[in-house]
Amino acid sequence: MSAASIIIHPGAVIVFEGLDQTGKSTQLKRLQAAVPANSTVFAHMPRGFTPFTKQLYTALEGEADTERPRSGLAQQLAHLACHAESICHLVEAARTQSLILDRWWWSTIAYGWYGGSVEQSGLSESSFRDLVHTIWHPIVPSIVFVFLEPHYVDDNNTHGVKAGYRALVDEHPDLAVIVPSAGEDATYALIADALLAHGLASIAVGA
Ligand SMILES: Cc1cn([C@H]2C[C@H](O)[C@@H](COP(=O)(O)O)O2)c(=O)[nH]c1=O
Repeated sequence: MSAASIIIHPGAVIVFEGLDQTGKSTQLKRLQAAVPANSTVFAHMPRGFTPFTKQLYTALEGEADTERPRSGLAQQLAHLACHAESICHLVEAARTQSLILDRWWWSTIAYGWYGGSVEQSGLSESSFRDLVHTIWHPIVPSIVFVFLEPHYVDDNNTHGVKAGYRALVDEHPDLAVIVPSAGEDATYALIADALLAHGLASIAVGA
């Protein structure tokens, strides 16, 4: 398929989720290059859209340990603050264009709950999930691509987080497409084929 060859249908909400260092960003860049400019909103959810959400991301990704929050609950609440701040923008994008999310609430549950740090704070799973659901319920995805095979070692990829993603996939078998370990081109072909097969995208005329 040549560059600028896919049209994502208006209203489609496509999510990329999974462990760190699994090739999500590479595939998102390829997809971005394949869709017409300004037809689809691409959102990296840890970063959001505004100076406030971008500052939150910078704070969470601080170079030194001392710059980052020590509390796992604080860390996830900061992520959720970014999500809450972004949700109107996401709803508008899904309503008027199409939307591709680089992470959404599965990251919060997988890293925060299944990673164990939120549970340590004493908050119950149901209260945490209620909060997450309250923020995210206006966004209904069409498909969630789940990347679970890291190419490099990353300390964030604990056993609990991976198990969490598997639990989320089991909870939502209708939405989740697990991306198998494969080369960059084969992975891109799998994603493009899944979008076409689910009726979420078409090949651009003349591509
Ligand atoms: C969106 C989100 C990301 N994360 C984690 C996943 C990654 O390890 C890290 C940064 O994400 P990134 O690799 O997409 O920049 O933040 C959470 O812990 N909770 C969340 O809600």
